[in-house]
Amino acid sequence: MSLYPELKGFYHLRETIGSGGFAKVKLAYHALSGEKVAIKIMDKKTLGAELPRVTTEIAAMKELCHQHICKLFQVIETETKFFLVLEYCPEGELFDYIVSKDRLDESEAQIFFRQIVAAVAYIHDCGFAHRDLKPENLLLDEDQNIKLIDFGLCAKPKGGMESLLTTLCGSPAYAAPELISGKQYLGSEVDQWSMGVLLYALLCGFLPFDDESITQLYKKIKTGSYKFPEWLSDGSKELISQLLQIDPKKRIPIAELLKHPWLTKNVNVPIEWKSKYKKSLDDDCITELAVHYGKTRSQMEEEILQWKYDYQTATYFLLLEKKMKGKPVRLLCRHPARN
Ligand SMILES: O=C(Nc1ccc2c(c1)CCNCC2)c1ccc(-c2cn[nH]c2)cc1OCc1ccccc1
Repeated sequence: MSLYPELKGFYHLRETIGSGGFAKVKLAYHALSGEKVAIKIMDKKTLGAELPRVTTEIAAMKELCHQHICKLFQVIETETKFFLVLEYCPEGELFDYIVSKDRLDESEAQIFFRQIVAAVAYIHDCGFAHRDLKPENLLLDEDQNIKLIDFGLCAKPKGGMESLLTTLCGSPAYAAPELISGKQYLGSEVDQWSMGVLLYALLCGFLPFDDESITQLYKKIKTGSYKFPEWLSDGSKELISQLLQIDPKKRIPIAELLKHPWLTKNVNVPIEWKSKYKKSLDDDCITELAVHYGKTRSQMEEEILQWKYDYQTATYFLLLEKKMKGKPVRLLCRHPARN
């Protein structure tokens, strides 16, 4: 008897690949395309007060479609559970990768950080602030590309990215001074600070601000007291210090960051931060879906454009994934679905 009857026939469940506080992540195969996915399973009772984080995360992920953001394919909600069908990221957390290598050399850190800046520039352009940027929330796909996750704390300020927030959230070691002082802050500016902490962690293998006592930690953050290890280059120290500015207005804005010399050296092109996903629907995917479901192309387009994040949405996105990976845009069975 299947433990999750809601998935039966649609996904073939495999091993649990991670279980955190409120969620269990299982590897699965999407039956129609054969593609691997990760399914994040959350029990509403266990979530309790955290339940709003899930609705925030789902709403945000439905609006975000980017090569460096973990894609949401389908949402299944029952009276007791949420199932989020997500992009498969088999190289795990960036955090574990840094730990496994002690610290990254400049060229590798630059590659990762360019992708992180692209993802953050995109979510800010969409009007979101992540507010919990840290290596645990950066996964790696099979090609070691960065995939940003966990939009449970993200904010989409009503009055746009220029309006102030007050909620204290995120992980202390990555939190900006104005955030831990309980002052009003701009989401984009706290993300800039967190990126500074992230870049430091990539290049050093440890955190700029760390202390067993939370009050000592807060003091170090508020006074911006951190040291550079001797192996850091002048370029990387200069960039980190431009992000770890106590005064949020002095932090380097994202637009400057995209063409910062340390991020463009040896690459000589500014960071392409815009989404590589086209706005319009992909014809090959629509055709394959229409054949499978025995519908006309225009009927299929109309259904997909409702973005219901049901099994059809997931099948569309996974066909698109196949196409982007140079695989044939084919479903495993082509006969029209028996209703
Ligand atoms: O596909 C995901 N994870 C994942 C898949 C396969 C493998 C690994 C990891 C590493 C462990 N060895 C087995 C290979 C995967 C995808 C999305 C999300 C996700 C998206 N929003 N929220 C969560 C979480 C995911 O995982 C969490 C995780 C599990 C074990 C360790 C590291 C990370």
